[in-house]
Amino acid sequence: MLELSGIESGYGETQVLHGLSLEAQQGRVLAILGRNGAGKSTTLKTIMGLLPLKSGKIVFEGKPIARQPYDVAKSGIAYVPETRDIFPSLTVRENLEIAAKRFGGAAPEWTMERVLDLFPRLGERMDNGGTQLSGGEQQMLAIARGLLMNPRLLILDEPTEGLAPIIVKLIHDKLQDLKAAGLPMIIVEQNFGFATSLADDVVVVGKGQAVWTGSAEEIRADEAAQHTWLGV
Ligand SMILES: Nc1ncnc2c1ncn2[C@@H]1O[C@H](COP(=O)(O)OP(=O)(O)OP(=O)(O)O)[C@@H](O)[C@H]1O
Repeated sequence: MLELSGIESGYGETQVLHGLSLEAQQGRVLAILGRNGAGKSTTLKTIMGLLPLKSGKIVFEGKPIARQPYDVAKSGIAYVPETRDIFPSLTVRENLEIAAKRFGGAAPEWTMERVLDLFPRLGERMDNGGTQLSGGEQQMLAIARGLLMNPRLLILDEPTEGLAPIIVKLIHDKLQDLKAAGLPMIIVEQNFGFATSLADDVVVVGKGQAVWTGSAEEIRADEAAQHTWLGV
């Protein structure tokens, strides 16, 4: 459903992606793995129109992807960045309402009620400000906000970063629920176990290119690939 072919991108004069290709398929979860600085976050930012596409093609559901972040979101891709980017001066309720209002549509699949069913903890924090939340609650809010955009593809950058093991497990279970509900996802993760237990497919990025492609099962069984590409 999302296909990147030969993409080149980076920051100003610094080129980070050198002809990267990958494909995320309908109804499946793709994990993008790789060492620090390999270009994983840069790939996501390029998909989302936050970095210019210098060369190559990105096709979403058969059409070239929009190049402005708002238009990419409108086209059906929700992005939960590493920084989570919730509005710190707004309450949980306000953070959620903004997404619902902007992207909800007439008969949204995801309503406030449905996201609070998924994350009851947020229901207990509705009137708290963004800064009063724990890291785990902020991550839940960032995912909930993404869902209220009613995406056909959900993209997450390092959802477990900085979280305690018990919260990592909770986020894992919630993403598993979303997968079971058929929502396609792309997940960038440093946590190999987390990523490969959720994902169907895996792409390893090294120096701005796809260096390994296969199933999650294959990479879990391939210690040589783990060692070469991930330093596991
Ligand atoms: N804002 C920026 N300006 C210039 N260079 C950057 C910027 N952000 C990242 N880079 C560089 O781009 C390269 C790829 O970074 P990227 O964030 O995509 O890596 P990553 O694979 O996501 O790894 P990490 O897990 O460390 O985030 C790195 O060499 C990094 O130093």
